[in-house]
Amino acid sequence: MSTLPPFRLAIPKKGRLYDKCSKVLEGAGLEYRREARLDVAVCKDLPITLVFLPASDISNYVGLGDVDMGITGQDCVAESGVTVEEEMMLGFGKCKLCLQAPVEKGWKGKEDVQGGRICTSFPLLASKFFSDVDASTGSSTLVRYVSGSVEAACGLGLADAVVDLVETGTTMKAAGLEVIAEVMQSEAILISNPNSKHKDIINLIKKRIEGYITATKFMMISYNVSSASLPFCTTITPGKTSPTVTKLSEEGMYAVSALVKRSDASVKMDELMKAGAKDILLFTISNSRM
Ligand SMILES: Nc1ncnc2c1ncn2[C@@H]1O[C@H](COP(=O)(O)OP(=O)(O)OP(=O)(O)O)[C@@H](O)[C@H]1O
Ligand SMILES: O=P(O)(O)OC[C@H]1O[C@H](OP(=O)(O)OP(=O)(O)O)[C@H](O)[C@@H]1O
Repeated sequence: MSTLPPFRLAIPKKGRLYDKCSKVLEGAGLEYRREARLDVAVCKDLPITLVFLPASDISNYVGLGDVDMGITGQDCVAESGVTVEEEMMLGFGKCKLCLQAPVEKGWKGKEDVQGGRICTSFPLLASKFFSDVDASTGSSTLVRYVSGSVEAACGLGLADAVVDLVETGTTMKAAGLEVIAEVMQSEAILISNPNSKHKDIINLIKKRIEGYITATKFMMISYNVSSASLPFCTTITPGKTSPTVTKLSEEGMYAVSALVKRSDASVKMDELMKAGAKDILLFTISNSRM
């Protein structure tokens, strides 16, 4: 009888996605103890081995089947060029991969850079991005790989332009660069190997992470309200299916609880107070199954 290999889940070992991924694991109830300097940890209650890898390598491991599931950026998935199952967008790690050039050049698009030298940590995507203008001119744009501090390449004379990530734009501006074209948008994504034998664990992790992500988007609001104000207040907080309304022992008074979007919660509280609700409380939800 053959036994299945252990289920492996990869998350970035450092960098921009690390903290958020740790929170996702905690929110999904995947408890583990990681020894100092070790990049492998075993989950406490589930048959899952966690592996901590560079974000840029995760897609390759998942695509080739050495790892069953992983969290990384869409940019890394696209750059790896492998086929993975895209399970779920995670809503964090949002940024744009952009062609950037020194402000003083005044370049307006990739045609202005064509035939020049590009530095990037995304050589495959950068080369693809230039393939149409290269083909139309018959000359090639030189794409060179650098592993980090990409924004320094123009100032150091190594490149005419760079293809690098932009979130707030702070790094780019500090280096005297500006966006001249967008290559792709990216955010963190949960991926799996299409041929993994562990479909049951993949679905379990997906459900748990989905529950956690949904929970972080919503909050529970509760308040007390008179029968006169109840109808209007429940239009402010209609909930997901409907609000829970409970009669209080005080005559003509009701307690209401309902789900609200985290982004709307403060406005809803203001509106409820104006509409006559009292004892308005807001609660964080730690996980959910909707
Ligand atoms: N400024 C940013 N804002 C949001 N997401 C980002 C940002 N920079 C990177 N990311 C996302 O995080 C992924 C990993 O990037 P990061 O620079 O953290 O990787 P790293 O090179 O492994 O870490 P480090 O920079 O610490 O060496 C990127 O591929 C992208 O999806
Ligand atoms: O638009 P911003 O908010 O400034 O973010 C963009 C920067 O963030 C990332 O680098 P990171 O700081 O992770 O370091 P790295 O250059 O070593 O990859 C990315 O490579 C950019 O340089």
